[in-house]
Amino acid sequence: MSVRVVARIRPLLEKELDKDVIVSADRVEDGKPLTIVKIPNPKKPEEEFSFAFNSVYDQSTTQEALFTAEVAPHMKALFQGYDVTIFAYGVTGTGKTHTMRGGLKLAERGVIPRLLSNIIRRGKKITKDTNGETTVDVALSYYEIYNDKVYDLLEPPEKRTPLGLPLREKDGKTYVVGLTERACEDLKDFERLYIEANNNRVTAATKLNAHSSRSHAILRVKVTQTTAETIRESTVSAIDLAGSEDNRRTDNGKERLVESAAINKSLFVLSQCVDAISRGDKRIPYRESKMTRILSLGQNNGITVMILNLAPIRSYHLDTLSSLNVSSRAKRIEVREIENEVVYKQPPRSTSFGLGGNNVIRQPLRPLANAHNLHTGAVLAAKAAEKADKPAKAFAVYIDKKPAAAVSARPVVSSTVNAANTSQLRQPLAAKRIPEPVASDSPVAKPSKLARPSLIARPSLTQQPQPTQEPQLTISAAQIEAMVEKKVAEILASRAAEAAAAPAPPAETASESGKEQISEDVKRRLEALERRIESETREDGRSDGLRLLLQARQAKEEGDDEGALRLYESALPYFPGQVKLLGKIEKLRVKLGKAERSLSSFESRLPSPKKKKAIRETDGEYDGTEADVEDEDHPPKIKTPRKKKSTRKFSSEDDTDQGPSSPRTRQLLDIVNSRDLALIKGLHGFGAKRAQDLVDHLNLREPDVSNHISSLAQLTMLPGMGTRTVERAYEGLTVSV
Ligand SMILES: Nc1ncnc2c1ncn2[C@@H]1O[C@H](COP(=O)(O)OP(=O)(O)OP(=O)(O)O)[C@@H](O)[C@H]1O
Repeated sequence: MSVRVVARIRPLLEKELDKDVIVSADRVEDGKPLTIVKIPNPKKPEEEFSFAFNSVYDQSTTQEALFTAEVAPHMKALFQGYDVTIFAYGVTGTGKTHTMRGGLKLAERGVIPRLLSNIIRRGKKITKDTNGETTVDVALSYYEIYNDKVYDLLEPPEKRTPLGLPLREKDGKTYVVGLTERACEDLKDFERLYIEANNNRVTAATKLNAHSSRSHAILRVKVTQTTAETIRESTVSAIDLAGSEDNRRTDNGKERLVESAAINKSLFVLSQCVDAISRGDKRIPYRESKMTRILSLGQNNGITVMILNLAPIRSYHLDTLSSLNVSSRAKRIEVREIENEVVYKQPPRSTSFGLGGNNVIRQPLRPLANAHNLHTGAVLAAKAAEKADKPAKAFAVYIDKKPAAAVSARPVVSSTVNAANTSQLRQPLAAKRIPEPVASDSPVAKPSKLARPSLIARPSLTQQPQPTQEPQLTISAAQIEAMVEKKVAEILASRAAEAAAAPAPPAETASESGKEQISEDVKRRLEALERRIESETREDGRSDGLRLLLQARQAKEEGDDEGALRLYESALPYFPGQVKLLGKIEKLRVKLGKAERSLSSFESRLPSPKKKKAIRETDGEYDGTEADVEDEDHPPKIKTPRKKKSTRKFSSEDDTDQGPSSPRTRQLLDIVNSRDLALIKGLHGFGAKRAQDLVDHLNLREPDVSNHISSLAQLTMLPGMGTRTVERAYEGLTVSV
């Protein structure tokens, strides 16, 4: 299905004036529902941009109307086993929290309390209608992502560890490891938990909005339907994203700057994911922030509703245009829904593809989850054709000044492209839904036409009347296996055909090809890494090892060296001979006075001078993250000529491994590591392009602490940097120190 993207324009607040209203909702023609958002061109106010959405809700829309139109229709699918994600996106102060959480009064309650109420009511009805044969359990998890770290909101803040909770991928889904789950039997339970959790949420006043929430908050509701023979699980996630904001306008202090950088970065990655998916890119950079990993836009297989919140007034003009632009592109995202399979309490017999050894039977999610990636060739071709007709535009919009026919042309073109992509590229797959036309006829979300529910035998039930509407067939495990194999073969064949049919890349200029080369290398590296992590999370032993490493690192952060040593040693059998790990154990033993061998004897055991050098060069943290997994087999390459060129210049004061760095060095590195374009652009000698290139490069690295730039020497080695540039930026900071 396509991600359903709707826009909601909030009403004016107390101090806002009618004369400042610049955003309005419109329809393609009289009698049609609102599907267009209009906003003037900031450079030519007489001209208006129009953005098309699946639906648009104007200032008068009530909380109930929004819920009934956009969320309630997906509740049936949730109970059929589909995962549902609803998230609010928009600038600070545009009404995301109001939409998701709402007020205390009944009429002001937002999507989340209404959702819970609906689920609990529906669950009770199912139990009643089946005379108690089906029980429905509802459990809540609630967590936030603050400064790119995940914290459990159902636990008191003092229980937080500095690194937060780790994420894992399993069966094509991202999980937060160690998240608390609380049973929720009725609305009272929910309200108690929700209020308690919201008190834990990190909020801080900023000049822009005194109640601005500085973290992304994710409520996950797990619905488990249990019969005598089966268990079916599905989840709905309701996400209130933190708002993006302009640091110059908010007069942010240092702490706020770090928060803003983390928020802006994750929202930037989100927009990059949206772009990559709508372009049909093979690589979606969703791993580059925790928020996008959790959101798994384009990776998850359920139903996604994106609510774009908009403020109607002029002071938000550019921010509004920017979020309109991202969201209207998100509409092109195509994902195939896959419902979560029922789990047999007693399987007919074991199958070779059962995962986890606990009788779980799931569809092979991975290939299907990436079904949208099959678009690449045709999407690019369609885009190229589109480009040939039109000059490039800053915004994917159409302008109202054009005659009526032209006004409606753009959305039609856009939906035709989608439909063409779908039909051309998805033929090998099972029946899919052609995306709705951009200007939908109905303001109400049609419950998407779901991929055919899979029909799985419930042996002891086959002779009984089925409680659900779907027919049930009897299929043996061998038949299921054969079907799965056939489907995978079809997908692989279609991918191969797609690759063969892909048009040859256009000729490049020398500099473009250099840049392409870099990004290709990075892409290859990331893809290899992703593959490894996926396979590793499947290897139970190995992921246990990684978990131990992570715990060890947390213990170390908390100053528990004894515990850290014990955990590192426990991890050693999973990574025998791992040089970096041995190094850590050795260092801790020395520190704790337990060393049988000194560090030098450890160094003498290093397999090669190259690895020896690698240990000194890395920041020494083997924390089980992707970077470390990669490092294990591929120790960092030492680029001798570059190193020589740069370290000499800055080695006296900035090498964090060898001694403390100067305040000026720290200031420069903080700015670089913030990945904040505005801050980096402000560095002496950094033009807009150099700053953008640097941010792009940094964003291609994992947002992990170990990937921070820790020295000026390291900074000089980044593409496009060089000693002279770093020197100028460094010197330019003199006055501010
Ligand atoms: N539809 C609405 N009806 C009435 N008031 C609204 C509506 N939407 C937003 N508001 C009001 O606007 C203000 C800002 O809204 P809100 O706090 O939800 O913004 P936000 O986007 O969540 O901001 P942040 O990103 O800082 O969390 C609040 O006072 C809220 O009550």
